[in-house]
Amino acid sequence: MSDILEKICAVKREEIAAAQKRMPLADMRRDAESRVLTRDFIGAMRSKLAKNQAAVIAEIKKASPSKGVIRKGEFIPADIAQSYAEGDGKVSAACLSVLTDRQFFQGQPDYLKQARASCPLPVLRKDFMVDAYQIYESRAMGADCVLLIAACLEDGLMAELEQIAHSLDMAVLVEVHDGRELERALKLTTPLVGINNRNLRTFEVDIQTTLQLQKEVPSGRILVTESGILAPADVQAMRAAGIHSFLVGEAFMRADDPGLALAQLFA
Ligand SMILES: O=C(O)c1ccccc1NCC(=O)[C@H](O)[C@H](O)COP(=O)(O)O
Repeated sequence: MSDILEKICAVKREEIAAAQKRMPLADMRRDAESRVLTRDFIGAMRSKLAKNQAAVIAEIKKASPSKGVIRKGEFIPADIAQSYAEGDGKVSAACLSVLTDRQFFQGQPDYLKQARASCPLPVLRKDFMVDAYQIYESRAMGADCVLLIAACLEDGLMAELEQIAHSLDMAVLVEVHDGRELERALKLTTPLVGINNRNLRTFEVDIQTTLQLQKEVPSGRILVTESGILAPADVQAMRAAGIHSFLVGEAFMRADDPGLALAQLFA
């Protein structure tokens, strides 16, 4: 595992230990299980794809380890979420991704709650899952989908976290960056497979990562290309290769109107 990932995952373990003192696992689990009615994340993606539209997971992200503060000035997750849900009236997001990590991304769980309350879109909790506690916590805060990063998880734990997410009616986006991780990720049952174009060891971004790995992804899965989609040429390169699902943050977060930026990028 890379230094930064090790550091992030170590911080996550500290946060979980502290959270469990405030709310023990049994109570968090009860809270999660009492939340009914998730929004259908995979259904929302499939619905866009069925209409030959791009299925865009639009990210709400204030800052990141590689870029520092990305969205300067006001940061109002509810407004950003609404803007993504509306787009330009024709082109809009399928789903949201909300960073909830405080230390490295300046996010917070309340951002997810505020974003979800302000629009009808299903929401991915974008954070670093290393323990079952966080899956229950994600559901308790309202998430409809969780991210499992293969680089952070060994096979047994990854499968266990997927099983817990599914038992809570949440979708799973499993994320990989290379062939070995992809092979491991395909042991999961989730149809949502993200290929991150960002190397989390070096922060180098190269959209060829998706284009080179895509042939290894079985046709029954929904391949989501993640990171570094900044310009219409990037979208065209993906769509020409038959990739129609995207996770995009920075390109929208730097725009005054994120939803309009989405509509322009995917026009
Ligand atoms: O973005 C980072 O610096 C980063 C560092 C370490 C782990 C994860 C990181 N980013 C998370 C993401 O994968 C992106 O937020 C997401 O794919 C959107 O990427 P972009 O469109 O390039 O903002």
